[in-house]
Amino acid sequence: MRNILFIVNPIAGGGRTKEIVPIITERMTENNIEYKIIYTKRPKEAINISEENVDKFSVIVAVGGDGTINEVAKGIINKKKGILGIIPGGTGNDMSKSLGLSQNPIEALDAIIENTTKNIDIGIVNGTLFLNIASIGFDAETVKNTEVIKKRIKGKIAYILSVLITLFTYRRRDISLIIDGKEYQRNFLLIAVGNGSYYGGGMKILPMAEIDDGYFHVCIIKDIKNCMVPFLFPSIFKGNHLRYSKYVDIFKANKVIIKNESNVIINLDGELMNNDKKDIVFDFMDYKLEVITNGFKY
Ligand SMILES: Nc1ncnc2c1ncn2[C@@H]1O[C@H](COP(=O)(O)OP(=O)(O)OP(=O)(O)O)[C@@H](O)[C@H]1O
Repeated sequence: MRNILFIVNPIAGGGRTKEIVPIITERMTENNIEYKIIYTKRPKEAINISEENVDKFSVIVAVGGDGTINEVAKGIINKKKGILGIIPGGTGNDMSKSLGLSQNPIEALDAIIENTTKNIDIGIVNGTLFLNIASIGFDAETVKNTEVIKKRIKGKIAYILSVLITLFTYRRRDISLIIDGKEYQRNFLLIAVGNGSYYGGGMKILPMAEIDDGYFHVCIIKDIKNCMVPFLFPSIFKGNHLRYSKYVDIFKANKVIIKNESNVIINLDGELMNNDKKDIVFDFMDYKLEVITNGFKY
């Protein structure tokens, strides 16, 4: 019989996940589905909870944002077994947008009850897995600055301040990339490599990406002065930036190497990782992750 485990991050989305729990209880009872709810008590705990329960439940649902989804997915991927469900309850929810899931918790629950699944690609960057988008440059620096500012100032203002500081301090540099064996030189502002389309709280940086097509999609923002960034960025929210070909390059590839970028911060699905290797190598895992989708493009 089908049974479902809901792993709820109580602090995701500023606590809005707690409001989703009564909806889960009601819908599961109505549909006569066996279920259990576990709240996470600390960061990273969802990895173990998920790993320990893949044998006991048909579906493990992450109730939270991108951080919670990644942790639950890691548990499933570690065991190479199980199905991931998602009820978006975070702040940015980029992964669920990339999957085309409804942002409405009731509709997301309906999709879980219907149980239509997709096998999605799992990216690996220098040995660490990611599901959605990995990036370096201006955006990773902005995330880093936001984390520092957030210790003193809360809310959206921290993010706005961080963008402004990054605009004044960020220095573009030349870079060498190998994309499916062919070498390119670019003076770049940012490079995003991913399976999904959305990052940074709803920016459609890789509009052509398909989460299950077996390819990385790559966007390089290049040769642009920092003062022009505020004019280009609004177009990224709609995915219209591709029309500015003077500043934007797009590639589709199986393997990407960014050369000589040690000690660089990588933004991996919204979490920062410091690269201690010489190059940054993007690859795929052989295993694919089975995820519940609702077939409805966000
Ligand atoms: N009980 C807890 N107390 C503190 N932190 C927790 C707890 N449970 C989980 N976490 C951590 O909370 C972090 C943020 O969670 P998550 O990313 O899901 O929400 P969000 O930041 O609101 O959403 P998004 O990433 O989509 O913007 C995760 O890194 C997770 O490890």
